Amino acid sequence: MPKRRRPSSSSPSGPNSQNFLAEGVPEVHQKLLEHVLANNARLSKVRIAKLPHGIGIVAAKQIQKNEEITFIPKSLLVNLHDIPFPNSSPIDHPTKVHSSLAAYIASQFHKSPGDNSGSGNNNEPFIDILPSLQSFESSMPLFWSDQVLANCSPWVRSFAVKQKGKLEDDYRHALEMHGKRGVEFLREEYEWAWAVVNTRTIYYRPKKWYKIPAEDCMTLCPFIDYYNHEASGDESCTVSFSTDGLRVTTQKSYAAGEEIFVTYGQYNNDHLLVEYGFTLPTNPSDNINIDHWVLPKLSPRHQELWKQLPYQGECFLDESEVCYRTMMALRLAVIGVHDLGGGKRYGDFVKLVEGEMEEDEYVGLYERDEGVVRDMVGEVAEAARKDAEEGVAELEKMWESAEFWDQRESIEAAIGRWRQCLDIIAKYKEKNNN
Ligand SMILES: C[S@@+](CC[C@H](N)C(=O)[O-])C[C@H]1O[C@@H](n2cnc3c(N)ncnc32)[C@H](O)[C@@H]1O
Repeated sequence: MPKRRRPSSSSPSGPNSQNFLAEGVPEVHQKLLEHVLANNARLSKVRIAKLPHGIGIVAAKQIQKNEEITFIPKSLLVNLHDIPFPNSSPIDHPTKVHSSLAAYIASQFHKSPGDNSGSGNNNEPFIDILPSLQSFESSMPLFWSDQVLANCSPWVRSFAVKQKGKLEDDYRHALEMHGKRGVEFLREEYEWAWAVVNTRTIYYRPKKWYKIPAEDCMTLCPFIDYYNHEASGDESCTVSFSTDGLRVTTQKSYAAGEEIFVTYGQYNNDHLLVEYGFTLPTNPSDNINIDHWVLPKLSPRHQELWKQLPYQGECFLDESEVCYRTMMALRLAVIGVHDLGGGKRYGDFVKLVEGEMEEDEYVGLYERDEGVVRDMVGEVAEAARKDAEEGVAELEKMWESAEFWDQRESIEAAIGRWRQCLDIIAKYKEKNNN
């Protein structure tokens, strides 16, 4: 059964929502504040603020380490257990949580679309504070045109294409599961809601969800979804859940006015761009996926063997080095086709893979091949650099062209990401003299 929520009106004796709003924040956020405060949320020493990168949370006064600064009770969470929606329980449909949650948000919006200005009277006040579809369209590669994506990095392009496919599947599922049962939403509303779920859900696994796969354990959480991301997980606030709700706790002290962050995970900027529609100017976890330039160095036979090795996953280059997986792929690539599958040369490689030979010993034995591997790493970095330069040049031409004026924001974001990649490659090359 859906939880009963108290109507959103501020109580004269309760906390004053104005205290939790910094100057210049649009009024629509006050309604959300009133709603959460009227429903037993605890907010301590925090304010919603308008920041250069959107809405976020700042310290209203000095805050100490290990303080609870936000608690949102379970009754305010928006997830498939608690919404008044037919056939939506993740227990019944464990793999389609994203799809059904998006259908719910879209249907709520559909009841009273408005313009996200707070004029809507749908029954989820948090819907009115959500970013517009237009802001998702310019920031999330999933919505970028094929021409822009064609000039993005191969990883961004392929991940965005995968997301388009998932959105399509989820939309079909939502129509089948909910649309046919009278739940109403338009395609455009569904796309917006899908992006909302993608960028704002939080991991949530209460006891009764024990059968649900971890990747499907998600909830929307009014107010906590105002917190922006920072990379340094050790210092950013923790978000924890219990049977009674979700809470945010500090891990360091804050001065008044300072922005308070949580961390969405240790992601590189490609991942942040595709999943959340932004990149960090400084990101210690940043690197470039270089599969596109590494894997063609392996012949079809090498690739067959590569797939059997315990190095599945992706190859990366950061400011200092390429990952061990890249080294192993290229070490395999330099073994002649005739030596593959048996004999001492391949046997030693397998020993290295299985940890029966130290890397130093292997490098000593196959010094000449290691030289070739190093050259190949240099070629990979150079090929990535050239593609990045070409991508930037093409995108800059598009930016100038009247044909793409309505896509300038996405073009700028794509150029920005390529420039970060060029910076990483330049630093890598300088450190490694290649
Ligand atoms: C959970 S919401 C955070 C609140 C959001 N800023 C807002 O205006 O409602 C996640 C979204 O905030 C933005 N965001 C989060 N962290 C950011 C950061 N460090 N820099 C820029 N944008 C960020 C991205 O658009 C992301 O998809």
